[in-house]
Amino acid sequence: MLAMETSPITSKKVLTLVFVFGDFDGERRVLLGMKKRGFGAGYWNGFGGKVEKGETILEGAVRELEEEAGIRVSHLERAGMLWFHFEGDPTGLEVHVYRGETFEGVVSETEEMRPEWFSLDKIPFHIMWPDDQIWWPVFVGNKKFCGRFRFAKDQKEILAHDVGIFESLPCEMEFGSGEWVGGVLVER
Ligand SMILES: COc1nc(N)nc2c1ncn2[C@H]1C[C@H](O)[C@@H](COP(=O)(O)OP(=O)(O)OP(=O)(O)O)O1
Repeated sequence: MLAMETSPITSKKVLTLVFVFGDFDGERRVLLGMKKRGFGAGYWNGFGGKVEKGETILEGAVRELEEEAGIRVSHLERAGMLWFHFEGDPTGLEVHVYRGETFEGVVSETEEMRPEWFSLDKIPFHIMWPDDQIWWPVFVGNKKFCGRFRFAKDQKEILAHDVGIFESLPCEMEFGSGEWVGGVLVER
């Protein structure tokens, strides 16, 4: 059993994270954004944020992508779920990860993000959240995944983590539990 919880989690925030992929003369690329302010500033990441009252998680994902990158997707595929816990912070993060392919509009820099297309063999993991390189290979392999990460207070060191491949989402899981509940765990 993985010791995922050493300081208690009493609430959670639900967030979205969207990665848009595209083909450029046969080269597969992904759109990342340099976060310019707030949580995760200075990191490249997908686009997303908090789900607002009255909207579904998918609606939140579509809205955040438009707000942060100026583009509108007609279809987003559910790709994974990530749980994050920072030592000493009672609020855990439940992040719903989506992938998109076709979009309308022009990719544009916004107040929050500076978007840029990256070739899949040049992902800047050294300037991304440290968890990304752990779940990314499963994600780009088109497998559905769930992962839990317990970070130190410095928000840099990963103290424990657990990533599984699932046949379906959502994978119901509690932050502190050692066992996955729901979904069908294929690999761990
Ligand atoms: C801790 O590890 C994380 N890794 C990755 N890859 N992404 C993460 C991690 N923790 C959070 N995120 C994602 C989830 C969201 O997409 C953003 C955070 O969103 P934010 O807090 O900026 O939400 P907004 O609603 O946009 O915030 P404002 O209040 O600034 O509008 O990072």
